[in-house]
Amino acid sequence: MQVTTTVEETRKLVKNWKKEGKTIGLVPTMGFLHEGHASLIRRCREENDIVVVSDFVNPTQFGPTEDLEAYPRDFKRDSELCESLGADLIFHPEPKEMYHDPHAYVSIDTLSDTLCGKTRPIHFKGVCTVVSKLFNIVAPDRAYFGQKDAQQLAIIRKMVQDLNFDIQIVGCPIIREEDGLAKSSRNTYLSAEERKAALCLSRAVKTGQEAICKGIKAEEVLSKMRAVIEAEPLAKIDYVSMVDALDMQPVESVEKDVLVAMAVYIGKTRLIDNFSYEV
Ligand SMILES: Nc1ncnc2c1ncn2[C@@H]1O[C@H](COP(=O)(O)OP(=O)(O)OP(=O)(O)O)[C@@H](O)[C@H]1O
Ligand SMILES: CC(C)(CO)[C@@H](O)C(=O)[O-]
Ligand code: BAL
Repeated sequence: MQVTTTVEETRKLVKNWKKEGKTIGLVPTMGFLHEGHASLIRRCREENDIVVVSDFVNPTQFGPTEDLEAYPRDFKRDSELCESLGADLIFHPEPKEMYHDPHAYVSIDTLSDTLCGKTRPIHFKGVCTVVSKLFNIVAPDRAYFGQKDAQQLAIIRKMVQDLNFDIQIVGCPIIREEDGLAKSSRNTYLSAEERKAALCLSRAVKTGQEAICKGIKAEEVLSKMRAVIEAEPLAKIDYVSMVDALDMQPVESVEKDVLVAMAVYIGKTRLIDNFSYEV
């Protein structure tokens, strides 16, 4: 497995792989890898000749009061895991390799305004910008994203369609701990007591899945889910919402495919979870 830190050396490798007619799969990550990331890398390994993992804590997707500095990092452990999963390359640039001032940005309207975009107004502009850059640097045939970040996945699909990237976007299911908590790098922030409290997210998902059916009012499903979270003293709801699966706009009843998504503060840690319902 190779490690690159610059755009130039990454492009050189990509050029050679393309010359040899190899297909390239890309797994974008912010590092501190866990089983959720591993599931994306395994799928990428199965479907491509070359597997590239990017490991970059992208500063432009963090708001000024968010956890950019505190975000967990362990590149040695990440590279060992990637190697054991058969990755060919980790692209691990420094922020100064990726950004200079002033810089061009990519943003997607409407889909970025709801759910996480309400609380994190610059977040998806940063995500779209860095993912576009990674797509241009690595030129993958396929790129792999987790359903855990369901709004991100919908936005990337829209970006690829609207900006004519010739890349197949592969969505991968949410990987959970045995007790139901969705795996996330941010779980590491939780104290033992908070870790128990965090189970209210997956409990709310289960409650929502049991309540939802075609034609039901969104509020009936969402109020049951909110009650589960509100019963947990350490939890504070950021949002629990039902949106159209494609445009991420709120719906009042279940008539088309929907995404039911939530963000909840457990102490100071903001966690997300969701489920999709297909009509
Ligand atoms: N539990 C999971 N199941 C499936 N995919 C996941 C899971 N956790 C993360 N991913 C996916 O891995 C990719 C990289 O995510 P990222 O590096 O931000 O990890 P994360 O654990 O989601 O971190 P964070 O704590 O910031 O949410 C994204 O496409 C994300 O959706
Ligand atoms: C897609 C991504 C790697 C862009 O920084 C990030 O948002 C993430 O880890 O989900
Ligand atoms: N997985 C999304 C990365 C973030 O929260 O910034």
